[in-house]
Amino acid sequence: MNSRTELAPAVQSILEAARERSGGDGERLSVEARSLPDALARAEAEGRVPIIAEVKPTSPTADGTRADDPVELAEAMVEGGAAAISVLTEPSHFGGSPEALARVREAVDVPVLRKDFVLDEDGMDVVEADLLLLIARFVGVREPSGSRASQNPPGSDADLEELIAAARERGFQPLVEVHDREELETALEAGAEIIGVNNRDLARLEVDLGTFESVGPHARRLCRLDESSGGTARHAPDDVTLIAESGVSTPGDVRRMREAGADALLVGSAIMDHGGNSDVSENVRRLTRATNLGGETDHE
Ligand SMILES: O=C(O)c1ccccc1NCC(=O)[C@H](O)[C@H](O)COP(=O)(O)O
Repeated sequence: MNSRTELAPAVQSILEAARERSGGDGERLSVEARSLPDALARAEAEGRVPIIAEVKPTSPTADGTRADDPVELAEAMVEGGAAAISVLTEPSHFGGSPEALARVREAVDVPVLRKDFVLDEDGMDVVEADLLLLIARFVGVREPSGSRASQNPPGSDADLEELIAAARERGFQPLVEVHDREELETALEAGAEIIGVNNRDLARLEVDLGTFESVGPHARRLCRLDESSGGTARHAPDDVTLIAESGVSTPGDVRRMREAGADALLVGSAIMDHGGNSDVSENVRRLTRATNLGGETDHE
């Protein structure tokens, strides 16, 4: 076991549940996605920090459960200035459902991310969404020879490049989540254009904003390197949309992630306020205004 293979018991349980869940009804989905980069640019143009606000009823690290109607939560988040919405659809550890996401997407006009643990192509054909999460740690990679890499996670039949292609064929924008520089390089090689760097480690579930500070700027460097080598040294896009995920709770955290190069921030717990039931609209607004606050402290 090392920090890359060690998984917290809650994460192992989430993965087992994901393997047991069936995919869709066999019909391949075809989605007309709302563009995330466009939504982020709109927020920027209107002077808001681009926040992807997460409808997250509960989680293994949450203080409790928030049973509010997901549509009311999502509408309030958009009213507070959220550029996009993320909906947890995992049922047994996060209290989510594909039905909740379908209702949310019907009700709001911003892009909606399906946040779940999709391990294969079948798992994609469950519900329409604008973005689909793929977690690099949980899917395999292929050797240059075409054979499956020996370090692939047990039980993963699919490989990241194939899953990215399969998601795009359905019309989804794949958001590839990474936890370190090695996974980032794998994601770029596999053709990811939207990358989420998760500050929550999967071994202890602790959050450290230093993760994004280490991985985010490395992504920009690799893209520049590729451009200056005429695209021959490695396959990286000209640029990527970089999202800082997890552990962001104060305007100071927002500023810190933006200074490290985050195009957007994915925030769940601080907005949902599981223990306190505060106004999610106001919680989003406070974060979208973070860079306009001048000398304001984190204790407002
Ligand atoms: O949030 C958890 O407790 C958790 C535990 C185990 C695996 C994943 C988990 N969270 C998934 C996420 O990525 C977050 O919901 C998302 O990034 C928002 O994080 P936060 O703002 O810290 O709620």
